Amino acid sequence: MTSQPNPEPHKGFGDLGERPWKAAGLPAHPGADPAAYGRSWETLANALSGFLDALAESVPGRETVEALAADLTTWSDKLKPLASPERDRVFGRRTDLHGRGQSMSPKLVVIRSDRDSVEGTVHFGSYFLGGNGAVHGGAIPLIFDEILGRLANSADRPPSRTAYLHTDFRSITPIGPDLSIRAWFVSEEGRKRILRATIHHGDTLCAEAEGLFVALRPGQP
Ligand SMILES: CCCCC/C=C\C/C=C\C/C=C\C/C=C\CCCC(=O)SCCNC(=O)CCNC(=O)[C@H](O)C(C)(C)COP(=O)(O)OP(=O)(O)OC[C@H]1O[C@@H](n2cnc3c(N)ncnc32)[C@H](O)[C@@H]1OP(=O)(O)O
Repeated sequence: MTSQPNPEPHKGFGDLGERPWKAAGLPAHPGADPAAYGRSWETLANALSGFLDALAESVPGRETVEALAADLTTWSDKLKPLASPERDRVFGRRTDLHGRGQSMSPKLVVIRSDRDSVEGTVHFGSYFLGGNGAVHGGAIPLIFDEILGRLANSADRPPSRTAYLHTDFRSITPIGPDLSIRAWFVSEEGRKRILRATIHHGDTLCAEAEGLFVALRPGQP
């Protein structure tokens, strides 16, 4: 599942508003076509997530462990000279892709969105295992911060940061199946935006969250 390409780019969600990088277009290698580069980057992010799941599930022999460590070090050494300032980076900054081109949190596949709400699916691979088939209790707030943060900063809203994120774990969140995820605005007053979100497995409520997002003042990091 994690290796499937993005079925269609989504619109109107996760746009963090005017940013220096946004004004200049979506981040891409200089000279590259941003759309084609985004597709390639998504393939890479899916491959990386698939690798982490496969690694988490497998028990390779010692030789394989050592060969893998050597291969990964070779790639790190190739990438290090290409390090770029945060504003130019691609990882996590392609809000036109469902997973933002990152592997830190599971990919959020957006099915429907408007100015005040968003619905989609999320699937936690084995990389996010806590124990006994249940997702790690830290990975659940991670996806809540992802969906709430992107919605809180969507449309024409100025950027905000999470001030609190309260999560209730109502039943185990299973590793493997597609889960439904939903987020919506509760209120928006001055700089304060309160949003809620839920994760369901079928009809079962797995977890729910409330977040306060506070709009940043000019110059606030
Ligand atoms: C997000 C911008 C970053 C830009 C990134 C650019 C590109 C990236 C591209 C793509 C990324 C795509 C998606 C990202 C996905 C998710 C994003 C998630 C966002 C985060 O994950 S971000 C990290 C975690 N986050 C922090 O690192 C915040 C640390 N913190 C602070 O930076 C300050 O703390 C701040 C700014 C929050 C407030 O500080 P402040 O000084 O500006 O304002 P102040 O304290 O006066 O609060 C104003 C009113 O909020 C009330 N209030 C405040 N805190 C409260 C609390 N905890 N409980 C109850 N009420 C609270 C006060 O009581 C007052 O209320 P009232 O006005 O009624 O009195």
